[in-house]
Amino acid sequence: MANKPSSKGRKPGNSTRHPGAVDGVSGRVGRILAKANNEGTYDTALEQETAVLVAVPDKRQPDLQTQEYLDELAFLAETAGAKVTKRFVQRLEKPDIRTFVGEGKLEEIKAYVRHSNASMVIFDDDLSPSQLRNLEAELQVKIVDRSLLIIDIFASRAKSATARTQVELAQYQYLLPRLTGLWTHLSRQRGGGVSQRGPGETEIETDRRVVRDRIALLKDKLKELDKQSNTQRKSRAGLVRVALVGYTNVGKSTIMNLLSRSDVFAENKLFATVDSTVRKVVLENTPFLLSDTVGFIRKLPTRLIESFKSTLDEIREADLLVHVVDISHPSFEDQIAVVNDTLKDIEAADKPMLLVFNKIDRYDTEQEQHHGGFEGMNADEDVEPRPTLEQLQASYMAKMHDPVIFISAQERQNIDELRALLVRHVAVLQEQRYPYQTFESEE
Ligand SMILES: Nc1nc2c(ncn2[C@@H]2O[C@H](COP(=O)(O)OP(=O)(O)OP(=O)(O)O)[C@@H](O)[C@H]2O)c(=O)[nH]1
Ligand SMILES: [Mg+2]
Repeated sequence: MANKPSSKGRKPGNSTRHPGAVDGVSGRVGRILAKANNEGTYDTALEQETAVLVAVPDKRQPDLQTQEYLDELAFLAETAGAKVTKRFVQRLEKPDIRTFVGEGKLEEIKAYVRHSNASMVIFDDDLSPSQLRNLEAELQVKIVDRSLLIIDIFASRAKSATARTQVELAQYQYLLPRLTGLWTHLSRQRGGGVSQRGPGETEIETDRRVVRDRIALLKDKLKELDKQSNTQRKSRAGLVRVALVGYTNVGKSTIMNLLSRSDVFAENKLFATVDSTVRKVVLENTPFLLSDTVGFIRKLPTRLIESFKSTLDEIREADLLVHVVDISHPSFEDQIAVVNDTLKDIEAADKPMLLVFNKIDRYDTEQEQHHGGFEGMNADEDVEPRPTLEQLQASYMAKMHDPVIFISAQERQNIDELRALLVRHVAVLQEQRYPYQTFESEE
């Protein structure tokens, strides 16, 4: 992987304080969301811990795809600060209703966890509250599902008041249906034995009420913040708005920095950007607003999408989308589909779009290496040879409805063409939207 050691003053493992923790409940929130510390806040989760990954693909999913999905999960775990030591895969028609994996596989995982002292088990799907509870009882380590892992990364990245409030909302929404499991966990810790119902429905009800109140409060706060940013947006009226969208880690922030000469945090980790940034850019006397937005990912938790409404408004309100694709990624076509589906979900799919295939410098020369397979993987599975970049360009140019361009943001290849393409499209939109405006005074 091309690595950009760009820390920009950001220390790894900065501890994230829980914004506005609710006394009493917050400690318990902390337990399921991350490591609680003594102050009733909690540290960025999963730091320097070792993790075991578990995936339950259906029987039709090719091994190679399973491996790519696990690579992504491992990348997420590493981004959160955990070291992955083992991967377990079990093919099932559908996950076990009680423990997600079958009995035999669970025993295998249990043996490994004991033997290796792994500190958590990460599942590539979301677990139901009862699966979470059962797995925790069986494996006796922290159980993390995909949503929690992503929310956790967001929590460590969010900087602005809006992003932090959005993350907190997502955390509480994740927690609400899982309070029962949490309580059972606590009762076991107190030596009360594992009872199916936990320490008492009244206590759970009280906690649920506190969490619900907190959710309502956070929603109000977001509305208030939204009003403020609406006022801000009005002051930027009259300019065409362009949003960079795409899968996580494809190079959106790098392109933002190139085009706006700004200094947005970009690095080879998932979800480097959680806050959206808007910059006024002037290219060839054509001014427009460019925003860098949070990346999308496969199985992005719906709750997170809902909580991130204000951030996603930046995309919804754009006049033009610049969809950035990492062409060097083995699953880039899947990623395009995930982004298009997510755009549909947030009702932003029918906007004019430019497709920017980025990282052409890494295509061909540096094929994605798989970091680790899993037991039972079919190593001989046929892999189609990848087309050359020229073939790929020709076929995409022909088949896409939207204008397409191939660049390397890192190596500055085709950036002038990208600028020219943008200017052309922005000028047309400017004419449509604000026909009477001139920008002679723009530098
Ligand atoms: N080889 C290569 N690497 C690139 C290129 N463009 C960006 N990168 C690297 O890809 C990684 C991700 O870049 P970002 O700009 O942070 O990506 P992003 O889409 O903003 O990612 P998120 O904010 O996490 O969604 C960084 O390590 C960049 O240096 C490119 O053209 N070629
Ligand atoms: Mg970014």
